[in-house]
Amino acid sequence: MAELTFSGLSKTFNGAPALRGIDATIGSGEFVALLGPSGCGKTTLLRLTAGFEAPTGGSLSLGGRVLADATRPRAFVTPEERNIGIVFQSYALWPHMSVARNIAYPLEVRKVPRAERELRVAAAMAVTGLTPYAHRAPAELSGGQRQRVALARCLVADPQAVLLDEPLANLDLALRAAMQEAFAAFHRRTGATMLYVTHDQSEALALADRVAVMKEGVIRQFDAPEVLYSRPCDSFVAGFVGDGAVVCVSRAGLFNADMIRVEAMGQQILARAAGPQVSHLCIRPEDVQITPEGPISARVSSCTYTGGAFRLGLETEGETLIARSATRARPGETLRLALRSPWAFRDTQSPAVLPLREAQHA
Ligand SMILES: Nc1ncnc2c1ncn2[C@@H]1O[C@H](COP(=O)(O)OP(=O)(O)OP(=O)(O)O)[C@@H](O)[C@H]1O
Repeated sequence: MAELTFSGLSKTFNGAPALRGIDATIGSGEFVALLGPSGCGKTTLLRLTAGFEAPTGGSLSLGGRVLADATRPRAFVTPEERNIGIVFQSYALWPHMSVARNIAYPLEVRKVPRAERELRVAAAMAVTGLTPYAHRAPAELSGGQRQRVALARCLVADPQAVLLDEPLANLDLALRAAMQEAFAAFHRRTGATMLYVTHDQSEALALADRVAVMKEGVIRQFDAPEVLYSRPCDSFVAGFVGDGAVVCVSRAGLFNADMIRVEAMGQQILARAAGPQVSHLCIRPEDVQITPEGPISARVSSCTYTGGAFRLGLETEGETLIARSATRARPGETLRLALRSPWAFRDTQSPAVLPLREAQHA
């Protein structure tokens, strides 16, 4: 397995930029998800890595070997020479071949001797739980089993990195959950460097060591799932990843080493922050406490049962907050709220707000 590096990687289609200078390193054996809205450039980054496209700017390398460099077109390494495995959404299996034969196919093409081929196919089937289905045709398998054949076929070639392009998009919800576990187990057992494209955030957060959140051809934040959730760097990431609300801050000042005091929604609120230069708050459901002593008044606009708790939509001071409640609330009912350490950040598009002077001496 090997480290995958993007340096200033750009791609333009007919003058329209799809990727704008991607700089990122995916560690050897790391599982990284590319997450973002439709058209943000996820598939383009995967296709450049696979070698189906050439970059218009920058370079990419795998295990220290340059695979493409826009300034040196002759350095371009073709897809067959890259030693990268790819798993597509549409499994791309040979319908007339058995499971075992489909998995063996990349080794047949490479003229690997039969005895070694059989050993490697048996190992790949064992890792993906396909041993009992070795002699079936793809048409006799479920969607999840077919996707595991595609995974085993990619694994058998012993690639340095594995690219997965929305591999679960065609499966129903229950099967997706089971396959997520299969992918996680596959990753634990093989230690493969994996780049996984999805626009399903729960899938990205559940599976990946780190998630690159993309928008308009740029990586906006590249962090562990729990960091993306609890410390988003801008309004886009705060709104795109996880549930909750993003609200404007009018003033801010230091409180102590870890906390700042901000003015938002007509209240002074203690918030977590990287520093006093902030412009917005990200308020997650667990930051909202429903308590009779709370300083904020809110009207219930919606109440949905989500299994184990109710998800409440709450209108306050022109903002919509999301809260979780153990008990049902009636739409139209008024509740009192307190906010517990929401995250404050400075949005890339916004100037930092004015200082809250008295807070600095609190
Ligand atoms: N071959 C192409 N020719 C012209 N434009 C392209 C081509 N491939 C991609 N694009 C454009 O590049 C941008 C990024 O597309 P890309 O497919 O990488 O997005 P994506 O994030 O994978 O989206 P989705 O989630 O919908 O698959 C889009 O504006 C798209 O229209």
